[in-house]
Amino acid sequence: MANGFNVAVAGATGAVGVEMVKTLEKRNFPVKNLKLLASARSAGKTMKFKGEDVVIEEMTHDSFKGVDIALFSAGGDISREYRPFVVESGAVMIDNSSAFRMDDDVPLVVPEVNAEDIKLHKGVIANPNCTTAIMLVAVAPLHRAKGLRRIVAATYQAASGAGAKGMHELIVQAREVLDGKAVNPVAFAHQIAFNLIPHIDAFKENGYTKEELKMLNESRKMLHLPELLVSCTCVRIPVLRAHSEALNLEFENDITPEEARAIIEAAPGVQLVDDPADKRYPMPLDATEKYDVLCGRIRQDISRNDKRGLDIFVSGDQVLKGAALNAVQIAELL
Ligand SMILES: NC(=O)C1=CN([C@@H]2O[C@H](COP(=O)(O)OP(=O)(O)OC[C@H]3O[C@@H](n4cnc5c(N)ncnc54)[C@H](OP(=O)(O)O)[C@@H]3O)[C@@H](O)[C@H]2O)C=CC1
Ligand SMILES: N[C@@H](CC(=O)OP(=O)(O)O)C(=O)O
Repeated sequence: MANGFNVAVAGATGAVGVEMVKTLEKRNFPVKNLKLLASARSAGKTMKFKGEDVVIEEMTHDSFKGVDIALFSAGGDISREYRPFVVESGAVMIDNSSAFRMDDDVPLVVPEVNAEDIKLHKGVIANPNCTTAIMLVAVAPLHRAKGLRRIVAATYQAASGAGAKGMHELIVQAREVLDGKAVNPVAFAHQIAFNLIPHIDAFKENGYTKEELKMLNESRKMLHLPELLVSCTCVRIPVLRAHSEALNLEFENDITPEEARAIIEAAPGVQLVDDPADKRYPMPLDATEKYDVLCGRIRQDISRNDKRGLDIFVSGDQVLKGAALNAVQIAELL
């Protein structure tokens, strides 16, 4: 579009929405007009975009008239309610929630992994689960070179995965614990400060959580690998922002750590940080506010008698690459 796009951000005041607005600005996305939408609680407040105050509006079914691209980040129920109104208005909906990710008519996209799927959209494109997005930015180039068969993962997920309220709870609770006060967990099932919680999203009958099953199902869909094997344990840790993951990978073909490092170095969206002798490896503090996922601790899996197994460690800012940045990158490719 010659003069740029009319863009709406639904959930503009949230952990992801705020970063969407910043990312549109930082990447100089061609915005003709920006509409910031949130609940009635935020209506009338302002947010800065390119130095200007933009007034936040209460989102209604009529909010999308004249909008070209709607970046949605206000929760799955809201995405479900608004989808028909967005699509009817002619806007493309790029949705961060889990509402439509596994629908056959909705491409699920990380641009570095499966940008070609964007063109299949029928009005809605889904952004994957943040943990899955970070993993696949590093794993997809290895898969393209060597054929991925199986992933065994343990995650270390930041409080920001539970939104603005999750980050707030960690900060407040850390102070309460240090001051010897009683804590009152709300965003998390238990005290998160000075603790970790191996429970993210609801448990299913097989003992896995929904978060863990997203790693399986969403990876299969984006890599177009219906037989891919994935087992995962997702853990919430008292880090403010940026998720990390320990990944054990099995391939169809031999792969050495040297080959893997060369592949990662050449891949888009991922930065090799792998010099243990110099104490350089991915860490969430280093990944925070970075667009690239950090990948390191690359080593041959010594539990096998062949060279088809690797262990790697990744850290990525899940509010950015797992959500806001990914959505803006998709918009750039429309
Ligand atoms: N946090 C993360 O890392 C990731 C989040 N996501 C997904 O993104 C979505 C948002 O997450 P997050 O930013 O963390 O959540 P937050 O709780 O931080 O923000 C929620 C946003 O939704 C808005 N909202 C709530 N109710 C309404 C309503 N009735 N009408 C309009 N807007 C409303 C809020 O507005 P107000 O301030 O006015 O209440 C706020 O802007 C979720 O679906 C989440 O699963 C996906 C990947 C990663
Ligand atoms: N579940 C992620 C964040 C998230 O919102 O995921 P999803 O979009 O799949 O519900 C976390 O808590 O770290």
